[in-house]
Formats: sequence, structure tokens, C-alpha cells
Amino acid sequence: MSKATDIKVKICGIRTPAALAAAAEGGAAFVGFVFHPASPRHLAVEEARTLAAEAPAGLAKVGLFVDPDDAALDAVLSRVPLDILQLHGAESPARVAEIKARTGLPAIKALGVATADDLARARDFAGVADMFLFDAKPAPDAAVPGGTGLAFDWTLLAGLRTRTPWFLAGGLTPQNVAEAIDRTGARMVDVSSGVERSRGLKDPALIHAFLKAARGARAPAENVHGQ
Ligand SMILES: O=C(O)c1ccccc1N[C@@H]1O[C@H](COP(=O)(O)O)[C@@H](O)[C@H]1O
Repeated sequence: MSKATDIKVKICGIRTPAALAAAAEGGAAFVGFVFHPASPRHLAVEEARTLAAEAPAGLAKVGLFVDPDDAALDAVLSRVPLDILQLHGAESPARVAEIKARTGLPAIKALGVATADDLARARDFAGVADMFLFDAKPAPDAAVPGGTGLAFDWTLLAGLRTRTPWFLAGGLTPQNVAEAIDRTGARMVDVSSGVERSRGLKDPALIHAFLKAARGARAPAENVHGQ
């Protein structure tokens, strides 16, 4: 069994200094800033710049984008010192590689999971994505492709074959995160809706509760299966 402190947590959709402070004080490893206008967590570039300046050293700042074009990436990165990009759209492996080369930043590739075939798509990104984030698959007509508070069938992760580090996301809460870690072997977890008091509004007390629950969970020592 791994130590509780081995679990890394990303609090996504940070929009206020209070939420940022709660994430930092509670021991989050990553915070996510959403750059997707359809999302209730969308940040304008200058809002993100102000928040990023308040993030303590060692707290990785992740920029979440959905199928960004180069202009969208440049507009943010010219003003906001991000550490990692999260690509949460239908980006191809070639586009992920292109974005990494252009920005010089590592990339988390988010994959929507509803079936074993969805999970198998991770193979296509081997050697390209630095990390994966497995989230519930959005409905084809969904207005926003994530941050819905919906979970997927965690038993699908038993079929995962990857050496790329991965996050479990989708519908996690302070109440279920320890069970999720225990059942999936996740070493990294990501949450948005589950630490909000209303859609898009983070609750510092829920952020603290989530971090405490995640860090108190016990994950298997290894979550890497096969090649
Ligand atoms: O958070 C959003 O608004 C969002 C918008 C577009 C794509 C992804 C988004 N969020 C990501 O989805 C996961 C899971 O969310 P939840 O915990 O189920 O609400 C979230 O952590 C973000 O990485």
C-alpha cells in the first residue's frame, strides 16, 4: 500500500482567491484554470493572471482548454504563467504533440470514458500525452464536455494498460473520493463540481474536506498494468 500522502489532488475550476487559498493550504498538487467560454468556471485572461500570481511555488497551475487553436493558446500563455495544459476536447495525438511543441508545456490529455473502447484510446496517445485524465464521457450534445459532476463505471479501469500517469475524474466528492481511490488504484484525482456549493462556485470548506478525504485514502502501491 502507498502512503496516504502519495495521492495527488487537482482542484479544477478555481475562480476566486479563497478557493485558491483553500487548495494551497489543504495540500493540493495542482489547480485548474478553465479557459472555455461555455463553462461556468471560465476565466478571462486577466482574472487568471491575477490568480496565478497568488499561487504559491510548488502548486502546479493547469490551464484547461477544449480544442484550442493557436491564437487561443497564445492569448492565454502570453499573460498567464501556466505549468501544464489540460486538453479536454477531441484533440488528436498529432494536435497534442503540436501544442506541446509550440508551447513547450507538458500536456494532460482528457479522455471521456463510457466503455472499454474509450479507455483503449489511451494507446493512441502513448508517448505524446504526459498524463491522462479519465472523466465521464459527455453526451454528444453536451453544452460543456466536462465538469458535469457525473461519474463513469470505475470497474472499466481494471482493463487499463498504460505506463502514463493518470488522474481519475468525474463526479468525485469528499464523500466518495476515498472509495474511488481504493477501488481504482488512482494515484491522482481531479474534482470540480464536488467541491462547489452551487454550479461554478467553489466552497473552501468542501475543498478542505475533499483534500483531507483523498489524502487519507489508501491506494494500491502500483496502478500501472502491462505496457
Ligand atoms: O470544469 C469545467 O467547467 C469543464 C469544462 C470543460 C471541460 C472540462 C471541465 N472540467 C473537467 O471535468 C472534470 C470533472 O468534473 P466534475 O468533478 O465531474 O465536475 C474536472 O475536474 C475538470 O478537469
